[in-house]
Amino acid sequence: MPLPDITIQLKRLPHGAGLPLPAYATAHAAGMDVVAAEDLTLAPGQRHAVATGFAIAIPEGYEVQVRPRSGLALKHGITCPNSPGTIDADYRGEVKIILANLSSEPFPIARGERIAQLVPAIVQRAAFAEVDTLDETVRGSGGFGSTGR
Ligand SMILES: O=c1ccn([C@H]2C[C@H](O)[C@@H](COP(=O)(O)OP(=O)(O)OP(=O)(O)O)O2)c(=O)[nH]1
Ligand SMILES: [Mg+2]
Repeated sequence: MPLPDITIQLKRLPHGAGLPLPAYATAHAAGMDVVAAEDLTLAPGQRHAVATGFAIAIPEGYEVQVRPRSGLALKHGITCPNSPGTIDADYRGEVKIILANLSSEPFPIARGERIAQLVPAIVQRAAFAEVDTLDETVRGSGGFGSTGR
């Protein structure tokens, strides 16, 4: 059974007037598609923090992850270089979508176009307990391909 929806307060900013709110495109979509609040063209290799026109207050104990859209990534090389982006529960600034153009063609983005998706997630916080020795394991310090390709 799915967990019940959490409620995320959303404040529309002046330049977000008239834009659709982030929304699920299908019945069981994991991500809410979010649209650009500005027109721009991303040159090859360029990065830009794209305005969304809103700020949010996420309930304590949750975050919102910003993930790329696979169609934009596959067809146009448009991705989020910080993926998954992290929106903290205590952030009150404008949500921005960091996009990078990995292709060799300029990519125009129109205000209102869906550019990424937002996925709310439960946050597990932790504290470190500093110790002198760690327990031994079969893996030990092997990593970074130690088990082969
Ligand atoms: O794709 C993103 C990633 C982050 N943020 C905002 C919300 C987040 O809460 C804040 C800080 O993000 P992060 O912790 O990833 O960046 P930082 O470089 O560590 O900045 P800070 O020192 O402000 O935490 O920036 C966005 O709007 N979009
Ligand atoms: Mg940070």
